[in-house]
Order: sequence, then structure tokens, then C-alpha cells
Amino acid sequence: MRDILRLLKLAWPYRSWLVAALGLSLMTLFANVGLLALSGWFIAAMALAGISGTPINYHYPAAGIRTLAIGRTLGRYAERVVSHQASLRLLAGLRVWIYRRIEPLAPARLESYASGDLLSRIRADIDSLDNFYLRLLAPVLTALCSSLLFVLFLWYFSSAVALATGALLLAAGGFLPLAVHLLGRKPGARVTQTSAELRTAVVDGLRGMEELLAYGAAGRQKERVVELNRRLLADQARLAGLAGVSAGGVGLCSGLALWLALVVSIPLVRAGSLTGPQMVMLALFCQAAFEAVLPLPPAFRLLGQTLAAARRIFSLADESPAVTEPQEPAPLPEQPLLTLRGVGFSYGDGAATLVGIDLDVAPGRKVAVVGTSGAGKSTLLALLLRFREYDSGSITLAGREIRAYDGETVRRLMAVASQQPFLFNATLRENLLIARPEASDEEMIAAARMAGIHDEIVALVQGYDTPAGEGGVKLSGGQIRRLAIARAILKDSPILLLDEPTEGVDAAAARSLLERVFSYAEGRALLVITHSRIGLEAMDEVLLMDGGRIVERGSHAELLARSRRYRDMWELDTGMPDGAGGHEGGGLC
Ligand SMILES: Nc1ncnc2c1ncn2[C@@H]1O[C@H](COP(=O)(O)OP(=O)(O)OP(=O)(O)O)[C@@H](O)[C@H]1O
Repeated sequence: MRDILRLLKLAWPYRSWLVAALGLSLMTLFANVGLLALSGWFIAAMALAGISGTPINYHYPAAGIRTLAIGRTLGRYAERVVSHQASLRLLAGLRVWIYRRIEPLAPARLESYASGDLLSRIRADIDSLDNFYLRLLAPVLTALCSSLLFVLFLWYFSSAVALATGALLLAAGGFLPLAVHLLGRKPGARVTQTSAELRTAVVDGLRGMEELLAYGAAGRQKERVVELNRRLLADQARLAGLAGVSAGGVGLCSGLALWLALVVSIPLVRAGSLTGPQMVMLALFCQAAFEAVLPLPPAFRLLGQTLAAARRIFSLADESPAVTEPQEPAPLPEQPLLTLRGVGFSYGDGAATLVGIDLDVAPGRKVAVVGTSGAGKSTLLALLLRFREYDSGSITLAGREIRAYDGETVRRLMAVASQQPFLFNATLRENLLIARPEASDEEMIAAARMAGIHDEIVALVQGYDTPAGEGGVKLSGGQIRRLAIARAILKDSPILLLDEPTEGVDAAAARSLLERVFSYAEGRALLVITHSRIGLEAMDEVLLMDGGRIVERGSHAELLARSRRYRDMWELDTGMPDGAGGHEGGGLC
């Protein structure tokens, strides 16, 4: 019930469209029922007049029939246009609403959703809410209003016919949909769930095709998809069976209503309290009245599925963002000075990921963070970017606690090339200009040159207009990384954050890349997370992290001289003592 109330609340801004659709739906229904009843009366009256030779004014009924026929056609058309407008506007509004809810959840809270599942919630689940508004809400209201009026109309002629029809309308429009809902609730919810799982399995299978083929697991993935498909079809077949039974049930009630109307009316005609044409009119009216409840059983059959979709949407929308934005955010500070003191963070599983982190990211200062895998380096970056909230200690920006600023303001000061940069399925130019859409071609090329990717781009047939492919599939790992660095440079922010900038780049190229980056970063704050030794000697400070703590800090030379652990790390990495390294990790510039 809570979900239904919430769905109604979401529809409130579109109430005028929904009321218009309801009005038109009622008008069409009345025209249709009226047409059948009046036609029945007219044919019977004409026949009797013909037999008895009594004159009859057929102009008015004929005009009435025409008016109702035209009214029915126009009403149906207008009702479809308006109700679909209402529903499409509502769904568009819901998409914007859910997007607004999802945006602050990225990236921290969305990690737990598979991309296929997320897509299902945003697209398919929202689409299926169409069932609620178009196929459930409007028909239920139409059925309620019209059934009441129909019974009152019948009551005028015969209370017994009115009661019998009312009872059958209640059975077809109340008990039958309820039974269908109860029987269809579980398979309906399963259809929503299984459809989402199926979409996720198909998306995963397609994206991970290379791994599946390499490990000979494609067959298993296929079996999983086939099994999900089988389960989906089985539940859909159950729901289709219910649809057939419910349509038959409404037909039965409508036939019974016609029969009962005749059974009750014939004695009334004999007694002279009803005329023959009135009896025909009542019988046809009773039968046609069931058009009002005809859409209800199929709508209630989909209710389980629709509510399951609504619950999936609400559970996503109700997620609280990892970072709460301030009510009155502080303005963009002039000095991009970040200071971390005693910062602690855990991912919520109890174990501390970062403990007592002290760090200064200041203009003109170059800091490197090195350490074992899983030491917490990328997590530190996520805290600086306001993607996650620190649990203890303080992070200040220009002397003010970073919580006083909204995330967007903080990120405006930072340009980041993350560990797993994402490229959109767009041209290389578009991917670069995401950082600064108004940048000129010269600025874009200058950034690409600095990142050492320009020559490779212009060597491509389409140059900067080359499509990157989905997720950058058409580029190598090293090219993606350098493109991400170019993008960060193009943003022209006072703080530059680079996570593993030289991974996938050969040692010589890595050295010249860092040289260019360092000269670009003159006067800016630079924080580099790296597993490579290249460029460390040029850093103002190197932090060695282990198990979420900074275990050593100082210049590269100081650390080499002082810290056995630091020395060991590079010797282990290169297999050689300092200065004798051969691969990218070894040998200082
Ligand atoms: N989203 C997450 N949820 C839970 N735990 C996480 C999450 N991301 C990272 N972790 C855990 O936090 C710890 C630190 O991870 P982080 O990615 O910051 O390490 P890192 O030093 O950057 O590692 P690497 O050098 O391999 O990139 C790891 O133990 C990791 O398993």
C-alpha cells in the first residue's frame, strides 16, 4: 500500500492530464454503452411499431445513435491521445526524478549494482510503471465511477436488474481482479526479477565474452541465460493463463448479466411496468456495462509485476548518498589548499581502510603516494574528490572543512586521471572535451601533446574524430590512460590528481610523459599515485603507504637512505638494487 501511495504522490503533478484522460475515458464508455442500449431500444421499437402499425418518431433516436457513434469514436481517439500524453509525460518526469536521485549516489553507492541491473531499473522498471498509471489507475477510477452510474440508471427501471448487474459488476471488477492479483503476484514479481537477471546475464556475457571464450566458460554462461529465459517464459505463461481465465470470467459475468436482465425483465414486461424495447435496451445495457470492468483483471494481473518494479525503483531512489551535501555550501575558495589531518576511513565492513592520514596538497607542491596493492591509495583519492565521506580526522580546503563545500565545487578545483579511466562511446575529441567543452582545438591538441598521445591520434585515419568505441575498446590500455591524462590537463584545474599515470606506458615514454606533466603542473598542486619509481626523485614528498597508514614519508632520496622498506620495495620490484633497474620501475630519470 505504501508503494501505491508513493506512486500516486509521484503522479500528483500530472493530475490535470490524468483527470482529463479519466473524463474522456468515461465519456467514451458512456457513448459506447449508450450506443448499444439505444440501438437495441430503437431496433426493437421500430420492429414493434412495424408490427402494430403505430407511427414512431425515428429522427431523435437516429440522431442520438449517430451522436453516440461519433462521440464514441472521437472520445476513444482523444482518450488515447490524452492518456498516452499523461503517461508519457509522467514516465519522462519519473526518469528525471530517478536520475536526480541516482546522480548523488555515483560512484560509491552504485558500485553494488550491476550495470545491467541498473539499466533495468532506470528503463524497464520505469516503463512498467506505465501499467500502473495507464492500465490500472485510470481503468479503476473509470470502472468505479461508471459502475455506480450504471447501477443508478438501471435502478430507475428495475431495482432487481440493478442489483443483479451491480453484483456481477462487483464480481467481475472486484473479486476477479483480486483473485487474479493474488494468483499473479508471485509470478509477476518473479517476471520483474528474472527479466532484470536475464538482462544482467546477457550484458555480462557480452561484455565478458573474451574471458568466457578464453576460459571455455561461454557454454556455462549460455546455459545460465537459457535457464533464466526458461524461468521467465514459465512465469509469463502462468500470467498469460490467468489473463485468459480472467477475460473469460468477465465475459461470463457479462453474459450472465444479460441473461439475468432478461429473466427479471420479462415478468415486468408482462406486468406492463416495462415496455418491450425497454427490456431489450436494459439487457444490452447490462451486457455493455461490463466494458467498464473489462480492463481490470489484466491490470491486476500485472499489479504484482508493477509493484515489484516500483519497489526496485524506490529501493534505488531511497539509497542515501555516500556524501551528504551541505544545505548552504561555501563558495569556491581562492586558495586550492588541501590539508588532511588524522583522516580515517572504512568501507563499512569494520576494517579500517585508512588510518591517521596526514597530507598537504598545496599549489606548487608535488606529492607521490606509493605502497603495496590494497594499501588505500585510490581510496585516499576518492576522499579528496568527495566521492566518499571520511569517518574521522579532518580534511580542509582553504582552511575550511571540506564538508562545507558541495562536491561539485570541490571537484571544480581538481582534474583527475583515475586508475580505470572511462571513455565514452564517442569520438576522441568528444572524450577530451568532456573536461572543458569550450576548449579550442589548439588547447585540446596542446593537452594531447603533453600527455604524449597527439601523434598517435593524428596517425589515425579519422584523427581526433576517431570513435573510441564502447569503453574505449578501440584503444590500448596505455592509450586510454594517456587520453585520460590529456583530459585532466585540458581541464586546467589548480589541483591535478593522477592515479597510476604511467601504467601501460613503456619506461622511456613514461619518463618523458612525467617530465611534461611536471612542467605543466608548475604552480599547481600535483598528487600522483604510482607503483612506478619513475619521476619520484622530482617529488617534493613521497608517502609510503601500507595497510591504510602512511608508514614512511620524505623525499625519494631521504627514503632511499632511511627506509629499508622503501628500498626493499624498489629492489623487489626491479630485482635489482637502486640505480641498476632495467624496466619501467627501475632507474631514476
Ligand atoms: N568499494 C569498495 N568496497 C569495499 N572495499 C573496498 C572498495 N574499494 C576498495 N576496497 C578495499 O579497500 C582497500 C584499499 O583499496 P584501494 O583501491 O584504495 O587500494 P590501492 O592502494 O589503490 O590498491 P592498488 O594499488 O592495487 O590500486 C583494499 O583492501 C580494497 O579491497
